[in-house]
Amino acid sequence: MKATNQNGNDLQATLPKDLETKEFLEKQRKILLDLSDDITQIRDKNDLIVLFSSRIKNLFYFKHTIVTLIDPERTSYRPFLLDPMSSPIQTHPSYATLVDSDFPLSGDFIEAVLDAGKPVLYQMEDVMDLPGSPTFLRINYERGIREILMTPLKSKNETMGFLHMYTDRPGSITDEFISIIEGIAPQISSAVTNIIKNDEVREKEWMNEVLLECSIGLAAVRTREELSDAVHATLVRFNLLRGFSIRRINSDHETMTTYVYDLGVTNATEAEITEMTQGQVPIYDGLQDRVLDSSIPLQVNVDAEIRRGIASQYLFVWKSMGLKTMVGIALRNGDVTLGVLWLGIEQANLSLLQAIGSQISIALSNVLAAEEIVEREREKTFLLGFSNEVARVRTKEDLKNAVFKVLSRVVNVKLAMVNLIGDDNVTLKPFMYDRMLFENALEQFDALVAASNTIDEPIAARVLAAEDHVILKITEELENCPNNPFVQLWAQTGLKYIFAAPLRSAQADLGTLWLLTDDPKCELLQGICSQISTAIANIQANEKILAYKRMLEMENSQLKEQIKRTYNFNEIVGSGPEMQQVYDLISLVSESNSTVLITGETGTGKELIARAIHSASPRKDKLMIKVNCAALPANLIESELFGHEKGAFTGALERRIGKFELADNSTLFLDEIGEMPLEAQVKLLRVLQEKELERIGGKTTVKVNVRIITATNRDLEEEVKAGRFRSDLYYRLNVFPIHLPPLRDRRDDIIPLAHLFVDRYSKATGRKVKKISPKVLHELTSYPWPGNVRELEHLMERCVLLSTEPMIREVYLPNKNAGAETASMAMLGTLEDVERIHIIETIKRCRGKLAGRGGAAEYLGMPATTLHSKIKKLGITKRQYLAE
Ligand SMILES: Nc1ncnc2c1ncn2[C@@H]1O[C@H](COP(=O)(O)OP(=O)(O)OP(=O)(O)O)[C@@H](O)[C@H]1O
Repeated sequence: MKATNQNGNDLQATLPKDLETKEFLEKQRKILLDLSDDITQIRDKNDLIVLFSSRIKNLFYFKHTIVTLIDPERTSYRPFLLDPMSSPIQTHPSYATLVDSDFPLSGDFIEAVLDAGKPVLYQMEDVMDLPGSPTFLRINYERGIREILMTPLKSKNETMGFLHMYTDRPGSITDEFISIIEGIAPQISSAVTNIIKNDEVREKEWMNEVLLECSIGLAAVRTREELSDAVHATLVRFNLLRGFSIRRINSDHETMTTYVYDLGVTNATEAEITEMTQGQVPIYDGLQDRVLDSSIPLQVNVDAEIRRGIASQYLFVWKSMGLKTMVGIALRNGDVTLGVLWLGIEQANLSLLQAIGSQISIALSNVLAAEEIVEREREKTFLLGFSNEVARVRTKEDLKNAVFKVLSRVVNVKLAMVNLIGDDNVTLKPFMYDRMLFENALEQFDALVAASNTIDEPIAARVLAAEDHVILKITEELENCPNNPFVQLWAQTGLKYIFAAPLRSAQADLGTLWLLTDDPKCELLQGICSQISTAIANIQANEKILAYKRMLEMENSQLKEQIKRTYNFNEIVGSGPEMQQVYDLISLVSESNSTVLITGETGTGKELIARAIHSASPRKDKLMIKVNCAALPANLIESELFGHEKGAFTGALERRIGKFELADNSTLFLDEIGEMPLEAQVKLLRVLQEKELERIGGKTTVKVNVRIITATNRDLEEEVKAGRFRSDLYYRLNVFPIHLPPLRDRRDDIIPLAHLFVDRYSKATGRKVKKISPKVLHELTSYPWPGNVRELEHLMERCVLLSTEPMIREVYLPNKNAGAETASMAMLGTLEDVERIHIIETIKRCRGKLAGRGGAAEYLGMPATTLHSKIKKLGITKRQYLAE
């Protein structure tokens, strides 16, 4: 196509005839000067409109003017300035679309203008239907426009846009008109450039103003809700609200979670929204990490990202929501990356977005800091509550309850296990755990709990070596030690981290704590861990105190027994050759550590001799510990001797220290050894051989240094032959035998012993009985004494009690006069005597308690008042029943 002027001449070659005339040039110069003056005044679009609508219109006729600008990519041009007053196309139905359209910078119509580099006049009919012609030509034509003068506007030798001048009167755009327009085109160009620059400055000023306004709002936010509102308001102010979300980086530094969002009107399903706003999205998915790495906002095309292979679910949700382009802005506070702001916008003013991003970063950082303060406060209160609870803990059971309670209140933290270091300082024993956490691998879990672990197990050793705690990422541990059974167990819980910490008290390792979590809140967990350490240390101290207490109680009872019997071995009576031999043996063996076996009939004084040996030995400063093997049920004898661990058998509620341990560095007197069950004999033999023992249910051995003295009234050799006593044990016990002869074989001792006992019981009961009649002495020496010294002792006690005068004149020996009724009657004594003895005995058994529950009156079946009057009537004194 060839552009022509109104006369149909070639534009390049055409010059008006009178153009060369002087007045014409003069006139033109004047017009140009006037217009140039006006143009230099132009500051904004309105000025330019006024220039066209009044100044130029006064000179020449035209209908309306438009200025279009070429886009930076130089592919299209779009309306920049419209003439609202006189434009006839304003009422056209396509006007709205037209003014917001981009017209391609190609096609004959526009290319001819570009090529000409100066005004080109077109007849509408010639150009409007040409291929590639812009739609505004036809629309103008439909509103009566017949000619268009297109003038290129240039800046730095490049066409920046076009001045369109339309007329509905053919021929009204004269050569003079064209010449003037050509003359003022450079000034109009610079006016347009100024306007653009001015607009830009104004836009920037406005932007800064709004940003400042928004920043005031954003700086004030302290809560998540306030942040959401402020971001919302900011985006509305800049007309950028098409849906946004702020994702916050989680403490695992691998995922992000939506913190605040507004999806606007969306067709996404409920499930999609929940997935996107509640779930965790990966940081390193090839998209979000790009945003975080970028120093400027990143505009992404959703489809293109999917095509690139980014498989993150949220991209598909965006797509299904109809979002085509998204802008991701990294939110940072200094060097700390906080998260990403995603905006669903098509066009991006990057510097504006960057400025908004910075403001939102500050706001987010403030909110997170405020949240952190609140969280710290909450944790403090929480820990305070826990520490109050821990202060009340006395037993391990209490602690278990407290720990489970506290952990149930910490979101997303599960107790895997608490292990305690055993007495051997090597084993790590499971103390408490949440078994149901491992419900998918219970068998494996139970096996691990049953097997004893040690402090050298690699992961446990790492934890014990740590200053405060270690956080292990389970997937990494699984890669590093795929065969570690603990790691395998943790992995099946689905939780991401194990927080493991040594439990310590005053630098001493007590055990290890293992917590499973997705979000290791170190400070809180460390706080809980310290509290548990304190509680465990308290419990252990408490247990030790209890054990000492029990030991002291036992020692106390032994001591009482010893005190009760002290006078016995000070006053061993017996001067005949039989007892002399015994004394010789005692002095021979006392100094040594040899095991002694004392034999003799019942009541011959075996225990008395055992105590005499102990008292003469280097161990005399410690208590001799006595165990009566006949007095204990077979099933308890082992525990009595060797002790047991807590839970070793039903009823073993506490750890108990056995008599062997109690007799460490002292003497253990095993009375009635012949009654010991065979099973216990085996254990006893082992302890005697190895000088160390194992508590029942215990896994460690305890070294003991104990001297053994045993006694029996049985013939052990016979017992061995009958298979009731182990021969190997017998030989071990029978190292140094001492035999005590029966009283009937040392009759010379009977009278001194009788006097000793009368004297002792008179003193004890406050009676004045001092002597024994010759008749009684005679009877005593002629009696066979099957119960030996003990029988004599008891008989003399009764005589003292029954005697009403200082001399014992009567003695009631069993079977002395068997069959003789009078004697047996005499032996029983008067009814009063019997009553007195019965009452005294009963009160003794009730440990002196007369009235009330378990008091003597209750057992005697009489009111306490009756008992009191009887005591008075029978002359019973306190000393009689409180003597022992
Ligand atoms: N030689 C003695 N001199 C003083 N008292 C003695 C003498 N022998 C025994 N006794 C006293 O006789 C009582 C019984 O003695 P002991 O309990 O020692 O006998 P035992 O042989 O151990 O008896 P059992 O076999 O029944 O255990 C004790 O009160 C003890 O003090």
